[in-house]
Amino acid sequence: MLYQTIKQIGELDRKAMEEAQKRLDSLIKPPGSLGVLEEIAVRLAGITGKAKPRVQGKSVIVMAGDHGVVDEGVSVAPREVTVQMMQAMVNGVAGIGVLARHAAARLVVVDVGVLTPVALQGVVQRKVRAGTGNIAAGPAMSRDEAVQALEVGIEVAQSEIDAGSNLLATGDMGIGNTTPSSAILAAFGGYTAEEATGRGTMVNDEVMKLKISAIARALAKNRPDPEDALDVLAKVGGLEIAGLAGVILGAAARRTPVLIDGFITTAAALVAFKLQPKSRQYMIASHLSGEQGHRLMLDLLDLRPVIHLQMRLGEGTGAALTMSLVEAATKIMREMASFDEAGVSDLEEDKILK
Ligand SMILES: Cc1cc2ncn([C@H]3O[C@H](COP(=O)(O)O)[C@@H](O)[C@H]3O)c2cc1C
Ligand SMILES: O=C(O)c1cccnc1
Repeated sequence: MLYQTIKQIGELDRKAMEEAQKRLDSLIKPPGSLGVLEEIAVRLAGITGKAKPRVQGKSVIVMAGDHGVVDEGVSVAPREVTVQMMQAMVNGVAGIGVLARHAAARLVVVDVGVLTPVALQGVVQRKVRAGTGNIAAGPAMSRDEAVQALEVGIEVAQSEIDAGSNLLATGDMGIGNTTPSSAILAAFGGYTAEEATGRGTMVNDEVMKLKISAIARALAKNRPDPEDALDVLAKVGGLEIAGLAGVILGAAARRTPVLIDGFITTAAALVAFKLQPKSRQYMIASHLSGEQGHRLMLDLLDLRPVIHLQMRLGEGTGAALTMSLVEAATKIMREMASFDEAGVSDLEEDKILK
């Protein structure tokens, strides 16, 4: 199913993009004056194949998993916070609970690999295994488990699309997950552990040293092959990161735009990109996280973040906030009038900067 999905991902629809650009240039405004909103509108046309797409339904998909590497003391939070935060999410009181509601988006919280066996009401149960192995000492998971977690993401994304959502946002929950995300960045980008590591939940200098050491050992011990995305994911990744890469591939295969959030979801985006380079075109980078290394990831993907709010929470919060901007871009296309339609005098072509 994974390979079939990867094969389904096609190129953007250039004709629809040209049509959208032409329409944008005819609207009552100086050329290009809506900036990044115009870029989003053109890309949405390419993704959907429609010059004037309409956002019909929005879903934020949060993938949750636990991490064996927390044993190395890499986070400020104890590991039980993962499941406690999932409860807060379904109760609507976590950051993403508030911002998904603000965006009028459905919030889907998926257990793809948390440690605790308890079933939380309102959480989608798709556990592949109860937490990863400690990457500083061995692989996070088997290749087969990585594929299973990717397929969970594909299925959840596509069931949201089948239920009427045509704009998806990615979110993560998993104490310790900035550590595997940094390891993924180091593996794909050829960075050292120091260059790829940030402070996550704001760890102090002492913990930062432990974190860098754990990442350096994870790379030395596992020797992930950057030419083999599944190898990197299985050896130094995480179950929620795999699930999120699946969400992105599942969206791309169904020609649906997918918003990338912060450091962890962008690590997943790197995996999706390495599995299928064409998937990149379906991603919208929502924001630039305060986490060191996020820009390096976005550079590897050649994606430009829409908003800069110095957020570094994860959970899909930046992606959820950007949903309304994507929706605004579609409204510009559908509701703004052209010079002709509004009876506004044409611009003087010979005076426009070319
Ligand atoms: C209360 C709380 C709520 C969160 N919501 C998201 N994260 C974020 O922080 C974690 C990653 O940081 P690290 O690698 O340093 O553990 C992830 O769970 C991420 O979603 C949270 C972290 C905490 C403590
Ligand atoms: O950028 C993020 O998503 C992030 C950064 C730090 C901790 N948790 C999430």
